[in-house]
Amino acid sequence: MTGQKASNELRVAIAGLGSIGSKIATALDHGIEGLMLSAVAVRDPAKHQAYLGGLRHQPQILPIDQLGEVADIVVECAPSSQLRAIVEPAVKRGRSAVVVSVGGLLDNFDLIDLARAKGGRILVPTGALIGLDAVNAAALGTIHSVKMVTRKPIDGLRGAPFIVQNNIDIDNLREPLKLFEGSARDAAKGFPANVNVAVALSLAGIGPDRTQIQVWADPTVTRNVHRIEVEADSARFSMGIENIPSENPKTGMITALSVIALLRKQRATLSVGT
Ligand SMILES: NC(=O)C1=CN([C@@H]2O[C@H](COP(=O)(O)OP(=O)(O)OC[C@H]3O[C@@H](n4cnc5c(N)ncnc54)[C@H](OP(=O)(O)O)[C@@H]3O)[C@@H](O)[C@H]2O)C=CC1
Ligand SMILES: O=C([O-])CC(=O)C(=O)O
Repeated sequence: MTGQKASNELRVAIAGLGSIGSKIATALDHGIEGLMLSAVAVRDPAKHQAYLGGLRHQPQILPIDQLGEVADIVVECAPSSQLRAIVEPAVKRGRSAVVVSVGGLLDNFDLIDLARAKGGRILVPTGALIGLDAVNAAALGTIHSVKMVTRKPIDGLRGAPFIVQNNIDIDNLREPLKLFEGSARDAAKGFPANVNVAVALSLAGIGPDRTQIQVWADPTVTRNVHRIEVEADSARFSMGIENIPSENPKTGMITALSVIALLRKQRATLSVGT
């Protein structure tokens, strides 16, 4: 069955059907108030044929740069290298783009000016993190410092450019090893698929250069663990989250749920939290 748009439904398109995108597509297909799945973009349609065939309403399959033609909201769920190709055409048409590869925004910050000029929007979900509502609020006053410590199992870090370039052997670790300490901006370069959360935190608060992060490879943990300390003139707060990895060990299961929660808020009659 082809999805028919009801008169005032928001059309949502998804770029990438991996661990995050497929869960969002399934949630939309099962029904989110006031929203419908209009299209998806995949690298290899044949790989996703069985999954797509199982959906109740068939979305269009389009190239990533055409999603904004058939959607009010384009959800980016692909590697960060594809961010510009997905977001630029969407915001140029005045659409909203939900970005999960948040680290990729740092090298494409002009997209925010483009969205502003064209009436588009860029929405960053809380994703695998917690408490960006409090960070947003504190940033309206003065935040003195934001410090984050991320610990990941070895599987969640393998292949990160920082590890490869520095020739670090993480496969034979017996105890936690601090791999990196520095700004969220530098962490995003070294660990593009691992610290999107630090970049989201930085954009909510004091920016990617002042937000400090440590990244640890930790053979003693089975979850992606993030601890954050914020010191502001309005409040001091500590936050922590221990994410169960999804089928992609780099990605916590809660990430897709966070995007689904954001989408639900677009048309929900009752919306809780900022
Ligand atoms: N903001 C946050 O809190 C978090 C963000 N992330 C980020 O979210 C992004 C997605 O993560 P995740 O779903 O786990 O990643 P996956 O690797 O599971 O999925 C990525 C998907 O993108 C698809 N893809 C790759 N290239 C293209 C292309 N050119 N056109 C269309 N689709 C393409 C892949 O296709 P194929 O299936 O054919 O390989 C795959 O389906 C990553 O950048 C990740 O770092 C992750 C966790 C938390
Ligand atoms: O920030 C990321 O890219 C992913 C992450 O740490 C998590 O899912 O816990």
